[in-house]
Amino acid sequence: MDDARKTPGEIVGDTRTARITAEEALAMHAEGRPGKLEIRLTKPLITARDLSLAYSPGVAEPCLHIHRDKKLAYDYTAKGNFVAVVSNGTAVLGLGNLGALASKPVMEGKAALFKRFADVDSIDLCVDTEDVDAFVNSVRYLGPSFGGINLEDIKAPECFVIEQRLRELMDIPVFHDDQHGTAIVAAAGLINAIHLTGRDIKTTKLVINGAGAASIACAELVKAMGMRPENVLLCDTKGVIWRGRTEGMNQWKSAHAVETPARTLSQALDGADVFFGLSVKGALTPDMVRAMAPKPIIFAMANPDPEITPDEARSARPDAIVATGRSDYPNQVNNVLGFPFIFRGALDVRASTINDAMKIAAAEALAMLAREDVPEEVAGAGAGKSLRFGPEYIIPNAFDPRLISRVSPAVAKAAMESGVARKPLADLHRYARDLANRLDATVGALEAIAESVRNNPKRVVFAEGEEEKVIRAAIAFLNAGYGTPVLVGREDRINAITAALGIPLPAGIEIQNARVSDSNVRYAEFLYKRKQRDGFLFRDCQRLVNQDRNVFAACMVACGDADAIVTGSTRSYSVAMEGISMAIDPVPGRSVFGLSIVVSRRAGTVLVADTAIHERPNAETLAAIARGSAAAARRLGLEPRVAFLSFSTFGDPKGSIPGSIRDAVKLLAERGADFEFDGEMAADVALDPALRAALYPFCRLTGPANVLIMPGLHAAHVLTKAVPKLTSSQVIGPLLTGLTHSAQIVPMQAGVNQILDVACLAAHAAATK
Ligand SMILES: NC(=O)C1=CN([C@@H]2O[C@H](COP(=O)(O)OP(=O)(O)OC[C@H]3O[C@@H](n4cnc5c(N)ncnc54)[C@H](OP(=O)(O)O)[C@@H]3O)[C@@H](O)[C@H]2O)C=CC1
Ligand SMILES: CC(=O)C(=O)O
Ligand SMILES: [Mg+2]
Repeated sequence: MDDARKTPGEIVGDTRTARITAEEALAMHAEGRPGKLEIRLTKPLITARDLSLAYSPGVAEPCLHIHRDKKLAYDYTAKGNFVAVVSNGTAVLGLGNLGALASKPVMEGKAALFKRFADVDSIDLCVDTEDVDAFVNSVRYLGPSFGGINLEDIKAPECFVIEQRLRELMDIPVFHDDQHGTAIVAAAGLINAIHLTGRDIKTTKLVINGAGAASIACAELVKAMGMRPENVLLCDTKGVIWRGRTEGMNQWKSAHAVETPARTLSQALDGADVFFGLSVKGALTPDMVRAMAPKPIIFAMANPDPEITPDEARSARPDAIVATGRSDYPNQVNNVLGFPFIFRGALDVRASTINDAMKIAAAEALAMLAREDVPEEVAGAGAGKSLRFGPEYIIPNAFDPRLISRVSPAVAKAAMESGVARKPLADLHRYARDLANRLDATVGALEAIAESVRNNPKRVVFAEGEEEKVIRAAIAFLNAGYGTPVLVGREDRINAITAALGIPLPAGIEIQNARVSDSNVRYAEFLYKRKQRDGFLFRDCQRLVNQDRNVFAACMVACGDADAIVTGSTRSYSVAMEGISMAIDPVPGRSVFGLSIVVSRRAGTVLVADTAIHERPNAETLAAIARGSAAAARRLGLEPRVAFLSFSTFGDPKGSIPGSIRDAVKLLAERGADFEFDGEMAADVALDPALRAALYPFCRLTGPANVLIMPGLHAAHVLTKAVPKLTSSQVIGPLLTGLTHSAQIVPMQAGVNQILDVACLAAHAAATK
């Protein structure tokens, strides 16, 4: 208990690794609106009509309907997405019995994690009693408000009785997170640690320090997964729980008592394979670790400070796999990886309970996710050093955006298969996609495109095939079912990179070494035919094909050996463009331009052009860009409403640039266009129909503009570079538009996901040209 009581300014937790001070933690909680939660409205309450609908008299209607049919509560209220986080504060983290009020920061935190990671709304209910009956009674009648109950930080053995009784009394899932959430996440880590150390669960020997809520649940789950009861030893404050012991026992401990001569934790750990710490700070000593079997597995999960620090454990045993409950060490085995996603899945199928099948499904989904390549945004969220499956990465990071779309569908599926889903889902793949979109709007915008690419896969050449990011994007491209990635590069280099990454190069990826390719002569001849009157000798063309990967890749596409090219992550835009232009031309009569896709939760998907080529487009070019953008919008499934943007709106204020924009609008009107367009107008006017209706009722756009034609490259760059920094919106592109073949240049330093998204869009463009 010593360091919860630190004064501001002192470091919280272990001084060698903690990145925050007590002062910072307190300031964060006190700053602005105190605490971490607020409630937001989901319906407008602005006008008298809104009030009549939401409150009296309108609210009477849903009340009467629910009175007739209880199920309708899920349709007319927040119940189906609402979880209560309930505690009496008797086992707050590993800090002990701090009471209900002092548990509130943790409970608000759990509610915040529900929202952040799984979009589950929740509220903390801190119940000020240690009496089991009083506690059960104060919770059991709250069922109508909630879709589920998450019990938290209630000490053993009372927690077992409370959970059991509430499960019997309530018709919604009741889940004690410290028991089952912890057991699920620890089991996931254990599956992977056992795999990495070449063990068999049937012969693995586990010692659990602690015999409370988390420990008993862990013991039960690992036994359900195949660990032998005689190989699981529990210890508590009185030492080993051996068969025949009477002191400090209860029925839950007795159920796990074992015939053993060991009486102390130290004796129990002699030769043990695995240690689970669910007790208190510092309970495990380096000497105890030294006595464990080779390649010991040590999960020191007490919070906020583990039973042993990873540094101490590893200096005692460099061959150990070490995990803790904290986010500032590698391998965070913490129930944050479980409860948000488990409830998400349970709520979405309206499960009546969370059963063992759902728990095991969650553990397996977590374990398998850790074995996949790790997205870069996870590293960006401060996940730690080693993000490749191995001793320092046995469990996904809490910021891994794939958790929701992997764990929740696994839970939902298990609920359906085990017969506890009251509202089964028809399409689990769609559900997984919707979940990914729920937290990231870009996913939804790209998903329709991705689906169409999966139905019509393409060969995409990745010109910078010796770059680690590009190789990872190509592997992801193949795994996503988008088609065949072709890496331009030397096989030995590419293999060395994948070996270092620890990801074998999948069979479906092709490698083309430009220097020794059988197609070189054909490509050089093709190039020579195009360039012989532009001062190029045959040997110049040969050299270009052999040495310039962009030229080689562009020739592949132009000669029909591939459908699209992606490049640009290592060279400047103009260099990449030059290479592509050697082999690929603009569509006759069309303008080549850059199209960026802004994906925003608030405004949906908005296309912006030209964001790459024309510094000061004239009226003719602007009109061509508008036509090309409208066509691109249709290919992306949007019905175009094109706004020509300027600093002025319909002549006010006056200036020279709006003149060319007005001419472009006139050109389109004269020549005819099969899409809505208008301008010039300011960006707020373009995006806000209410503003237009009030001030410019004659404007021809029938809704918010979804294609913005920029007056010049200056403004376009300012917009597309500022938006992702100032808002939560994302910008994809610029995508090259108007070429005879699909070719895309990613921004320099683009990350794996960005390269993958652009490759998918390049494949889509190849299919829809
Ligand atoms: N990483 C994670 O996700 C999670 C971690 N935890 C951590 O696990 C710990 C226990 O939580 P929880 O199970 O909810 O609490 P409980 O109060 O239910 O259980 C605590 C257990 O720890 C035992 N214990 C206390 N001190 C020692 C000691 N020095 N040596 C051996 N055993 C000891 C107690 O023994 P006795 O029975 O003799 O009193 C009791 O069995 C906490 O540190 C908590 O932070 C919990 C949930 C999730
Ligand atoms: C993580 C958690 O729930 C605990 O330590 O109690
Ligand atoms: Mg807890």
